[in-house]
Parts: sequence; structure tokens; C-alpha cells
Amino acid sequence: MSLLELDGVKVHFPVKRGVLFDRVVGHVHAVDGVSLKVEAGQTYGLVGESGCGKTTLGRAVLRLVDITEGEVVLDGTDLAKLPDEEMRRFRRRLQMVFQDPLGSLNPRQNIESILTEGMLAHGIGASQEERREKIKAILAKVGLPANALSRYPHEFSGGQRQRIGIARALVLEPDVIICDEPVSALDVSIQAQVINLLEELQEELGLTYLVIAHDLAVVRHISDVIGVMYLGALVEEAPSDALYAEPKHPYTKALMSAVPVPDPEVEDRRERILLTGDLPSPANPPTGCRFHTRCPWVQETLCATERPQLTDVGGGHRVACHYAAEIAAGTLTRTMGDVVPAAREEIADAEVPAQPEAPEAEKAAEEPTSAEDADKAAKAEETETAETAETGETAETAERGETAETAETAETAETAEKAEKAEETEKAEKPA
Ligand SMILES: Nc1ncnc2c1ncn2[C@@H]1O[C@H](COP(=O)(O)OP(=O)(O)OP(=O)(O)O)[C@@H](O)[C@H]1O
Repeated sequence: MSLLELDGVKVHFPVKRGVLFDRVVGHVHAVDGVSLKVEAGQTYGLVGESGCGKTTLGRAVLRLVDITEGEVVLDGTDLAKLPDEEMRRFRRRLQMVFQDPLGSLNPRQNIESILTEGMLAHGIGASQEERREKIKAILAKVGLPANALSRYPHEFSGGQRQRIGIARALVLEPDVIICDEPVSALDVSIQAQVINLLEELQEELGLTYLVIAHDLAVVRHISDVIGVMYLGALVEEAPSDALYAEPKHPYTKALMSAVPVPDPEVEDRRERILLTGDLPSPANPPTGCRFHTRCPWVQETLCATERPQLTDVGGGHRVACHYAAEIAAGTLTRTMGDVVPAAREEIADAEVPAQPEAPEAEKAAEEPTSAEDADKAAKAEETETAETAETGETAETAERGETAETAETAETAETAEKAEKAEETEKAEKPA
């Protein structure tokens, strides 16, 4: 049996109308029947474009949202059916690392306090001294100096804050860590460091990861198995190498064709598959195959009427497409969408404007390695600090009154809420 198994998981959010929002007029099918297995000591990468339901699936595993249907089985126990009290104990074994490390760390608490909170909630460590020693050991593992204990989140760079987020999960000795977009808020040069750290920790501690990301390049190297999600469902799943060598679902083919070839010496001969139209609303998903409204190979028969199931095509490769075999054999005619030469040629021909030098403050904020560097970074981030304190206050205000659960903050709904709030603010700031 796998360490974590999801079987037919559905999360449908009610859409409410009326003066008191008491009339349910429909449902958002955020997750619509996902089954997958995460093996102990391995990494399952879940990819898909924004809004396809990745985050909701991660939250469903932790029971931070209600599961409408299906099973989430951790080490033989179905979490979906556990009473709340028992679920609270199970949460230690399932930890989450969030996209926005700043939004998920309370700016009023120093690092020792942040890391101690969850340990106290789960009765880890006989004394504060014992907990401190454990925290110091974990800080060393994630590459942070011991003097980080008495510092506050704003004193660290983005990459270091993510290391704190990882340390917070690790002190609870979890079986599975769900990493939700763990590096997408970080500078590209820092992303690889954090991904490498996750890999090293996995090797050393035998951790199991479910990594959620919209970026295929992020999950590629870290994942043993990759699942591709579209509109609440998995459309393809395969061992990482097999998926990259030969994507079989039209949606995966389109996603892959947009990933740039990393080596500039290698000529990119691939064709780019351009999808037409936007992601349909999960409140009103298309009939039949969810992807048929945008599929370049859509056929008149079956596609709009029958929903394809994930089918094993050999080598642990599963595909949900009625015509996967014909597409692979090249015998199916494309019916819509554009296929254009690789992006590289277009880029090579285009005039690239000179990039302005990064401001000194930004440079200084990049991943300091010593305490001295951390000081410099802290100064560089002074402006950011003012903003942080504000966000923190908002999050804290929302926290009050939940004393019993406060200690669980580190890994549960509260943290998720903070992260969500920060994300919402971010989304509101960024035009669509
Ligand atoms: N609490 C909620 N109530 C209603 N709809 C929701 C709720 N949470 C998420 N949704 C909707 O469910 C769908 C899936 O959202 P989700 O955040 O899981 O997608 P995602 O793939 O993680 O996207 P992103 O990367 O942008 O977060 C979206 O259409 C979203 O608007």
C-alpha cells in the first residue's frame, strides 16, 4: 500500500445567492474525482494552470476544506472520515509548505517561537531546552545559522524565509510534506537552492513530498511521478522521465511545448501547440472530456459526450483521452488550434531591450549566507518590513479568539488562511 492514496476525491464548493446568501444555485467543481498514489520516500509533482484545482486538492488532503466525496488514505487511515479531534493528531504527520513564506509567518513572533508553537501543540519535547536543541539541529539542516532563533521573519530574505517554513514543517517530523508552489514567490536564482534543499532533506530524512506547481520546470527534477491536472481532474500521470520523453495527452503536449529548452546550444526543433480559448469555469465544466473545448485534436464523436477515464498505457503511464493512441501514432487529423515553430526562433529574431541593473537593495536581499549578510539583507528590506508588519497585524487580528488552536497555527487552517489572504492581496494587486 502507498503512504498516501487519494481515491475519487471531489471538492465541490456551493455557489450561493440571495440576500442572506442562503440559496445554493450551483457548485464549483474545484476537484472532480482525483485518484492518485504517493509512495513513501518519493515525490509526486502535481502541475496544471492556475485555477485547475491543485491548491484545493492539497488543502483537501489536510482537510482544510470539506471533502465532498472520496477517500484520502494516509498509512491505512481514511482521513476524510476521521473525527476532528483525531484529525488534529494526524495533522502532525501531514505538513504544508506555502508559496508565500512571509504571509505564513507571524511577523510578531521570533523564529524560536514560530517553530516551538507546533511542537507544543503536538507534545513534542519534554522541555523548552530540548525543543530548542531540536530546533537548532533543524535550522542547521535547512542552512540557517543558530542565531536565527531570536530573529524575526522580516530580518530574512525570501529564500531564507522559505527555509524557515520548511524548518517549521520538519520539527514536527511529518510523514508527508505538501509543498504548494514552494518556490514561485522566489527569485529564479534562489528557486534552485530551495529545490535542491528539499531534495537533500528528502534523501537524508526519507521524506515524502506532494509538490504542487504551475511550472513544469519546477517539478521536473524533483518529482518521481508527475500528475497533470486540468479543470479539477487528472488528465495524465507518468513517471517523470516518461512524461517528459513522450507526453501523450493533448493538454500535456501543449504545456510541454511551451517549456523552453534550457541549453542555448541545443536547437529547439519542437513545434509549439497553441491552445485556443480560456480555461472553462469549474462552475459549469464542459460535458464529456473537460478539455474538448480547447483540444487541437477534438473529434465529433465521443469527445463532447463521454468523459474519458485515466487508462494505463504501460510503464505506469496513465492518460485520460479517447484518442491518445491515434494522436501518438500521428493518424489523427488536427481540427483546431495552431502549431507553430519553436519559440526560440521568434525570440532570436526579436529585439530584446536592455535590462536595467537591479537596484542595490534588491541585490543585497538575495540569499545572505552569514549572519552579517542577513543584517545587510534586513536593511535592504526595510521598506518591505513596514508592509509586512501591516499584513501581520491583519492576520493576527483574525487569529484572536482561537487560543486553543493557536498552537496548531503552524500547520493548519490559520496558516493557510494567512497564506490565502496574502495570495488574495497579491491577486488583487496584480491585474488579471
Ligand atoms: N472557497 C472557495 N469557494 C469557491 N470556489 C473556490 C474556493 N476555493 C477555490 N475555488 C475555486 O476553485 C477552483 C480551483 O481553485 P484552486 O485555487 O484550487 O486552483 P489552483 O490550480 O491551485 O490555482 P492557483 O494556482 O491560481 O491557486 C477555482 O476556480 C477557484 O476559483
